[in-house]
Amino acid sequence: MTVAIVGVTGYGGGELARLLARHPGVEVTQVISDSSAGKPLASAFPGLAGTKLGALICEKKGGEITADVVFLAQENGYAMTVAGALLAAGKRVIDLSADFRLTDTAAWEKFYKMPPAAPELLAQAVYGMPELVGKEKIASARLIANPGCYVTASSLALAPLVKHHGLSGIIIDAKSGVSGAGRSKSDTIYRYAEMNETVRPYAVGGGHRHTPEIAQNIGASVLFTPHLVPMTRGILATCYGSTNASAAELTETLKQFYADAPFVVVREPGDWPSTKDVAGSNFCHLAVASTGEQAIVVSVIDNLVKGAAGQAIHNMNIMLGFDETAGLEGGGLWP
Ligand SMILES: NC(=O)C1=CN([C@@H]2O[C@H](COP(=O)(O)OP(=O)(O)OC[C@H]3O[C@@H](n4cnc5c(N)ncnc54)[C@H](OP(=O)(O)O)[C@@H]3O)[C@@H](O)[C@H]2O)C=CC1
Ligand SMILES: CC(=O)N[C@@H](CCC(=O)OP(=O)(O)O)C(=O)O
Repeated sequence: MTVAIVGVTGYGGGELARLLARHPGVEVTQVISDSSAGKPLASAFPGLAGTKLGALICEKKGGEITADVVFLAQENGYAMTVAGALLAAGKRVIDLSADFRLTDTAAWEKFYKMPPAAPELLAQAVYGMPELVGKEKIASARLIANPGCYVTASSLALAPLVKHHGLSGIIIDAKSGVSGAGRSKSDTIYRYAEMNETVRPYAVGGGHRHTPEIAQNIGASVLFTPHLVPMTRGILATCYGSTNASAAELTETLKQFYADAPFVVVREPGDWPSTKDVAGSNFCHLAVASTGEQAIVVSVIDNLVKGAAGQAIHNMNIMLGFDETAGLEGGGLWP
């Protein structure tokens, strides 16, 4: 099986390249990038210098895509313009952007401020969170809407507790490393001098575009506040909600819910996860506390792996009938 990565020089595209280089069942044959067209991939990612993939020459967008599977790693609004032709040409398409994630087009227009994807594409898209959606649905998909990074951390923490304990009044306080903003951002807040040694909330008051996506996944409304923290990778979401279930009961619910999920680790109350525990890996770690009235769930992921490229490869593995963990085995970086 051959793979193309479109928009390969962004952080999401680069992480796809890094992980797919060691995948046993697929070969990356096309790396597509406007900003690096004609140059070897290693010119955008020095860490790939000396590798076969690093020597692959980037192609300009708009040419023929010969690969069987196409990962789209572009800004929102791009995938909806090219996915139809790729699907018509028989490709499997996995989109890292938000274009096909929301089923509610009014919510899309409100939060993304652009017209939604065509209805026939939205109808075909399968939301690619295997733990919540089920592997059967993903296995038969041709177009995958890969979830958002904050959304992945929050939904994995909350969906089982809403379903089995009626968790309500949910508040999510989440922190993200700066790679979550992407490589192309030029705003001054992402400069070292303005980002280092400070923590910044943003989209306070429920305005972040991941709010409706989390609500869609867990079946409950949420108040979500993201924060930018001075680290490269990682998301930590501390999620609060009302229930009188004990920490032991909530932990057991999570363990049962994720019994067959190879990338979710449920830790014991008190064994609090940190972002370093999952850096570079496709794992999500969860742990719960309870006051008897409120549950507190802490969830950590690497935004570029479980929050983007790793989850996309997990979806590809299920679509193509590979072992779910192919190319994603092993832990992350430590320290
Ligand atoms: N970053 C994250 O943690 C996550 C990202 N996503 C989604 O994945 C998609 C891609 O995101 P991400 O990779 O972070 O975005 P980036 O901003 O890193 O890259 C977006 C595009 O910009 C181009 N680009 C690369 N470097 C630069 C540069 N220095 N200046 C200007 N343009 C550049 C690339 O296109 P080209 O190669 O053609 O030049 C690339 O595809 C988005 O839809 C995003 O929402 C989803 C979950 C998490
Ligand atoms: C730290 C940071 O800025 N994070 C990004 C979210 C990550 C992302 O790219 O999510 P989508 O794929 O849904 O766009 C943000 O808050 O806009």
